[in-house]
Amino acid sequence: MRSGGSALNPRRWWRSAGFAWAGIRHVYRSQANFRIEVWAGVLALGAAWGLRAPIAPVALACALVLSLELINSALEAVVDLSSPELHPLAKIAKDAAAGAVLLAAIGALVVGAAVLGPPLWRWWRLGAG
Ligand SMILES: Nc1ncnc2c1ncn2[C@@H]1O[C@H](COP(=O)(O)OP(=O)(O)OP(=O)(O)O)[C@@H](O)[C@H]1O
Repeated sequence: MRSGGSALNPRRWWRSAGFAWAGIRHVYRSQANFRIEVWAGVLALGAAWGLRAPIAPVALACALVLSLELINSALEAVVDLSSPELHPLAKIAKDAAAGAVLLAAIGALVVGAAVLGPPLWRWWRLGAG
């Protein structure tokens, strides 16, 4: 439901942010994959901070994976609503959205390895030697 008014109206902005937060909470509660991705992201950001590695690429990779997982959940809900019966197009929609999450997760692993790998290796060698 849409209502009129300026997008710069703070009360309206808070209301929209509340709806967005409710969506994130729902997906966090209902999707185990999203919970794993959230905590993997927290771990990666903590590691970047602790190792004094660049945080921005890690944060961007985490945001991409989590955002696509949210869109994947939204699309699953829309497909289940519009096509409760099995349908080849419903399968294409769900599988393509899941593929987007998978690609982003692989990209995030590459970013994590490239950004955190070298400082982690130095830290480990210092500890070992
Ligand atoms: N309405 C449908 N019509 C055809 N295929 C479907 C439909 N719903 C799901 N599928 C397919 O069945 C397989 C499993 O779907 P499901 O939604 O259980 O996937 P999942 O990855 O286990 O999702 P979830 O996040 O709910 O655990 C996928 O290949 C999906 O595309």
